[in-house]
Amino acid sequence: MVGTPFIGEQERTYGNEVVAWSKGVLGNVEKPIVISGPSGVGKGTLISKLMIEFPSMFGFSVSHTTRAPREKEQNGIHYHFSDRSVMESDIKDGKFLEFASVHGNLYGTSVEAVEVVADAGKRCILDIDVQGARSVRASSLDAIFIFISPPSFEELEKRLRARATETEEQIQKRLRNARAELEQGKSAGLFDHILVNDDLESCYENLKKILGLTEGVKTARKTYPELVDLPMEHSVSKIDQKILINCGAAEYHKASNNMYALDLSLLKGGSPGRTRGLNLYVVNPSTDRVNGDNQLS
Ligand SMILES: Nc1nc2c(ncn2[C@@H]2O[C@H](COP(=O)(O)OP(=O)(O)O)[C@@H](O)[C@H]2O)c(=O)[nH]1
Ligand SMILES: Nc1ncnc2c1ncn2[C@@H]1O[C@H](COP(=O)(O)OP(=O)(O)O)[C@@H](O)[C@H]1O
Repeated sequence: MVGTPFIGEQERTYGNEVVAWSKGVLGNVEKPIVISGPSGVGKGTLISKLMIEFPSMFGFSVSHTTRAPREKEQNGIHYHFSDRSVMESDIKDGKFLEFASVHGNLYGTSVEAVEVVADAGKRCILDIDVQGARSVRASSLDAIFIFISPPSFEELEKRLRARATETEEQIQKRLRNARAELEQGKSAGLFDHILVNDDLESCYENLKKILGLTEGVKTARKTYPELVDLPMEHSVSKIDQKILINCGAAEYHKASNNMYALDLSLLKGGSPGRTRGLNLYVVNPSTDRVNGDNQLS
């Protein structure tokens, strides 16, 4: 199906057709979150609860798919609904981070879908199947992998039917695939966390705990200044890939907005034909680290 030199090499090495493949993306925001689980388990419901409660913190990676839109789905918001030929050609051109064939349709995460979220300074959430999770796990994208499991197979079937978005034939296909997905969800080393979505509210609370979303986190976000008015007196230093501009060394422990960081690391990477921006943010000396070890104080 896909024929780049890289894919050809992988097919020769493994002696198999390549059906899922992943390309790495660089970024410095908090780790993306990969959410997988069988159809009807409640992935979309949990993700939308997160996005509603923390609108400025999370961004959804809008996948491409060849499946037809459901009644309430909007192009560009829930999915980029695509022609198979266009999607296959974009995959060949290296525009996808990963892709997989799921329930008879092609689904994929474009490099751009993840970058758009990272460039907005938000933490990316990917709702992808287990094959996609495996591809991302094998890529350079360092993510947290969460598998959502139903309390029972019967309950999964009940939810899928109650959602009433698929034909009987499609429901049967999703249920057949669910058995395999539930098995694969247990694969050693693939998922960091398995959450059982029995009671929705308890499951959501557990999801927030995994993501470190305790009370008060909503307000503890970095601020992104649009314009920085530098005073005559300021000093500039460089640590790793960050340029630090200190506008008042003597007082910077008291005021939180007189030290800025220009992060150069995002200048590399990015999808073909797209340049990523320079990240500028206000440093909070009591909480921010400029590299893995050094506290800024
Ligand atoms: N690999 C991969 N899977 C995806 C992607 N987007 C969605 N999926 C998965 O495709 C499956 C079917 O999704 P969908 O048609 O929306 O149906 P639903 O799971 O019943 O809501 C789900 O397991 C999704 O997690 C993607 O970009 N890549
Ligand atoms: N914990 C839960 N208990 C009962 N129903 C749920 C629960 N979580 C989700 N649902 C319902 O199950 C159906 C499938 O959920 P959805 O989020 O669309 O699943 P997925 O995105 O995994 O396919 C929806 O109608 C949703 O309202």
